Amino acid sequence: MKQTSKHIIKASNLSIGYTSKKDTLTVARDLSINLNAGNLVCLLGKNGIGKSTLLRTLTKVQPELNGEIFINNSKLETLTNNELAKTLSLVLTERLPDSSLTVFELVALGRQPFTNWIGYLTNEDMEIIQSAFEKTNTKHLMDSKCYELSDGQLQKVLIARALAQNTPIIVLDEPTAHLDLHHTVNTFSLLKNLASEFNKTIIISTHEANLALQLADELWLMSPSKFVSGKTEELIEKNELDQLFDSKLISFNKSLKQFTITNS
Ligand SMILES: Nc1ncnc2c1ncn2[C@@H]1O[C@H](COP(=O)(O)OP(=O)(O)OP(=O)(O)O)[C@@H](O)[C@H]1O
Repeated sequence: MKQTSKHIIKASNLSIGYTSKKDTLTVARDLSINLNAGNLVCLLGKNGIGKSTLLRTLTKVQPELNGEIFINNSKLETLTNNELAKTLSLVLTERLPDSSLTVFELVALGRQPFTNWIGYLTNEDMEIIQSAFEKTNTKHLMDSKCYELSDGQLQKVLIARALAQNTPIIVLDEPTAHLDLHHTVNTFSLLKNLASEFNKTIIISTHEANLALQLADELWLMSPSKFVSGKTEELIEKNELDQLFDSKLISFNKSLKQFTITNS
């Protein structure tokens, strides 16, 4: 099923959650998404609110409970695995199983949707892989074994693999979860640059709310009562950030455009 829309990701009346034989857990309902290409989106919300569930649903890792999702005007459920792998790449934070793959081999796996059945890499594949190493500044790690990498290095290498996959959409679930401040800012800047310079559509779930406020083009805010999305400035103007954490300890400071600790 095809739609004609300018939005690279579109969802309406979307409900997400989990079904078991016994019952259904609805994590969030009636979500509406209209995302333009080339934007860096940060998905914010407190622990357990449903960020991973939403990203897993948008990437077809799990089915939606209700509603429709369109990626590049095609209904998500009609896309084959190969079509999907050419459209979006997913970067998860879990450590790889103790893998003796080299970093080069891991990044080259990003070309899998495009290679033939023996996985032969063409000159074009090699150029795309080289460019992925250059953009992420990870060339020096090429010959290392994946198990030798620090969390920060692994995160960059996983972004390189997503770039080797060369998809218009990259989805990252908490990409900076284990990183220090320097590497967190570095990763956000890299993703921002990929969106603005290479027109990638990048969606990140994160707890780095203050960084997201500074760098994201668009925010998706999940709270128990609602889901809102929009340009960062517009959401600030509409006071949408006030309800995000429902906490007496932190509040949103509109003039600073940052969350601050509440004075007791
Ligand atoms: N496989 C699963 N089966 C059933 N319920 C699940 C499953 N995975 C997550 N949940 C539940 O869904 C809800 C949303 O979880 P989710 O992991 O999406 O939250 P999150 O916003 O990503 O949290 P965090 O910021 O802590 O990573 C939680 O109540 C969680 O317990």
